[in-house]
Amino acid sequence: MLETTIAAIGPLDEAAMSTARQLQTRLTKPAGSLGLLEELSVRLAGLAGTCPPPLPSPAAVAIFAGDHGVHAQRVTPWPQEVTVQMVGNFLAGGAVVNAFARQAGATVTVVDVGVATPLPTPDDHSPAGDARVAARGGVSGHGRVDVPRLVDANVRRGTRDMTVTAALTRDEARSAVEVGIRIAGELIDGGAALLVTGDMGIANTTPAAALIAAFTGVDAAEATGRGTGVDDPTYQHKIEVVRAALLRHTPDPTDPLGVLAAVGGLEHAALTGLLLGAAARRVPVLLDGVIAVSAALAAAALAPDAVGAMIAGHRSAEPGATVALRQLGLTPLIDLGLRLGEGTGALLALPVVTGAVRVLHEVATFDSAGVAEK
Ligand SMILES: Cc1cc2ncn([C@H]3O[C@H](COP(=O)(O)O)[C@@H](O)[C@H]3O)c2cc1C
Ligand SMILES: O=C(O)c1cccnc1
Repeated sequence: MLETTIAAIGPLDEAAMSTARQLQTRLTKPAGSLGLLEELSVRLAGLAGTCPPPLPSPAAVAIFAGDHGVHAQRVTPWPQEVTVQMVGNFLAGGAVVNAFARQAGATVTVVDVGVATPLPTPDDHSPAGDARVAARGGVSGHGRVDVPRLVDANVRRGTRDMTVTAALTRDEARSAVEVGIRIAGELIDGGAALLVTGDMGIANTTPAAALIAAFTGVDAAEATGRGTGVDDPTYQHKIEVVRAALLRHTPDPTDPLGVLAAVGGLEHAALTGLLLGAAARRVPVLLDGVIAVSAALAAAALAPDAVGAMIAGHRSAEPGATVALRQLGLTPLIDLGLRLGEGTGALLALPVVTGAVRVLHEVATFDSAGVAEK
């Protein structure tokens, strides 16, 4: 599945991009006045292979949840159980990502790709348990905006501690990537015109930093951030943890699956698959924060043309995100100092993407509107 997906990923369509560029010069506005939106509209035309490209609606957020063996190294102040508890919160509609998804009219799909704690069974009648059970079933198709959906695709109950051994076997990494490819396909088959990346996994900024260092070659200190907000001593320790993992495994960036297995996470690997799956179907994906962009580096290493389907939603406050975006050649649409993850920053950027495309659909030309040119 991974190989056929990679083989299906191709470059942007030059003819559609040139049509979009031409159209931008004829619309009733000074050329270039829509800044980054013009460039984005051209890229989306190239991805769709047609101008104007389809409006990116409806959108679907996929939140991949996983736990991390490296949590044992005290790289985050939060207990690991918060991962499964937040999964319950997503399914009950109570997280920030749910509020922003409702605002954007996007569906929410939560995918357990590597949560350590088993999710509640149908006889769990806690409020979160009830919500999770209600959300089960109907794994394919585009859900209702107000009903988050759970997909049970657990590959392993959390990764191993990457400072001791490889986080995942190669097969586990591949299985998680293929979960992401499958979810992309299901969401697109269900009608989604744009995918949004989401993540949940206590400690997951640590493997994200290791992936960014491995794929870009920057030092651990440049790739590592404070995550949920660790204090100075914990931050210094976190950098040393990332450095130790890189020294132990010396991951080879030309072997992306090997890198994901050595120092990645199950949600990072699944996000890599989501990006590849969307690119293969020529559907755009809005990247959220540092977890998403670390996965984007893996996807770009597997299939360079996959970057054509990626839109950087925002600039996360995590320094590694900026390092990764630079390597990907992507400019974030908004920069609000967010450092939450879940898909929140990407969802806030969705109206910008819609605006960029709507211009090509709706704005009059100088000719049609009878407006004089300079
Ligand atoms: C209540 C809560 C909600 C969250 N939503 C996203 N994250 C974010 O923070 C975590 C990563 O930060 P670190 O590596 O420092 O643990 C991830 O779960 C990420 O999705 C959250 C974290 C918490 C505590
Ligand atoms: O930018 C992110 O994605 C992020 C930052 C801190 C914690 N979790 C996620």
